[in-house]
Amino acid sequence: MSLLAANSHSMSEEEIDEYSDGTVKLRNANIELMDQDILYHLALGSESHDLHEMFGDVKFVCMGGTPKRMENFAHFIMNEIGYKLPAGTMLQDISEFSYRYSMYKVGPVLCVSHGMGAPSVSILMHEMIKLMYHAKCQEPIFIRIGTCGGIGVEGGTVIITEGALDAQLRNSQEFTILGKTVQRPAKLDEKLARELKSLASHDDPYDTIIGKTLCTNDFYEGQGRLDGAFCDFTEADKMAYLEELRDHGVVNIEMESTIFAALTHHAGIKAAVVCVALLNRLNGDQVNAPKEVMNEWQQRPQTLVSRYIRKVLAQKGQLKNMFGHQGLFGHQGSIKSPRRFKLVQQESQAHE
Ligand SMILES: O=P(O)(O)O[C@@H]1C[C@H](O)[C@@H](CO)O1
Ligand SMILES: O=c1cc[nH]c(=O)[nH]1
Repeated sequence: MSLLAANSHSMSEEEIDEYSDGTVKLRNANIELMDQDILYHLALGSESHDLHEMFGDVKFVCMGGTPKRMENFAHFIMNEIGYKLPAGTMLQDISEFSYRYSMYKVGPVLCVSHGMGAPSVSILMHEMIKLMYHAKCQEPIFIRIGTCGGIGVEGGTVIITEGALDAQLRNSQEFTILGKTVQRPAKLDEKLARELKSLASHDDPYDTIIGKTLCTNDFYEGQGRLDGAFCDFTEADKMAYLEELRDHGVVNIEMESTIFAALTHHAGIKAAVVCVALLNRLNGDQVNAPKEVMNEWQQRPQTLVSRYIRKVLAQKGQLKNMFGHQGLFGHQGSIKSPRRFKLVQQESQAHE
């Protein structure tokens, strides 16, 4: 039993640091005592799959709202790091049969969709953090690649979050646990944010900035939009609110940064949020840029994150070692239990 599991209480941040050997520690002694841990929303399990063999080499966990964005990112990063799939194989959605999230693995990079808003991200984060633990991943870095509304910044601007604020401008995420309210700090890694910023190029035909991000639980009323199904405030109220946000240093609004920051920080995992603005909210509420333009904009955070991943892999001398490889499995890869394997075969046949 690990030091952590031997403790009946939840570990403090200091204790986690003290025992840290680079692997992800769980602040939950129950998991170690369970026969198996089913990561239900990922369609994976600690007994049905060899999670260490499948995911032990993961160094970067990149997340974004939609399955398509993360599939695109998987193909993009594969090319960027020169990763070659085994002959005759193609990228597979590892979590396809959860029908919840999509997950693609490209060597040391996991690309996962998280859906919209805190509840969806929270469920995924619990299971991703446990996945890192079961797989014994060494110092994984989590990066959210998202979209947002800019405040005083034009559509297409890339924004790196330096502080994630909830709708009451607190740098924390509120949880309700056993009916009680708990606040956890929504801390991102400042050094990582600065490093990402340093990778913006003067040749990029767009700005990359760092600033505070407001995280809301809604896209419409919650973000002060006038174009929802309901609106009980005036345009002047809205503009005054956005100006107040700007005075606080807020440069963008999205819906996941505080939960993402709070749960990664609670797990002792370094994390960053990089979003592209789809519009300047000071000019309007509707997201109306042409599809091709928005697709190109959404590539921009991916390009920045790819520069970072390439840089880290190059520093480790691993950029050219991606060929041949271990570590890419479809949903059926490395399944340990024959029963689960049969189930997956049946599911696959049913969907052919
Ligand atoms: O990563 P995505 O593009 O999902 O981030 C933002 C915040 C909400 O999830 C969504 C609202 O359109 O976009
Ligand atoms: O305005 C926006 C655009 C994208 N995502 C958001 O949450 N808000």
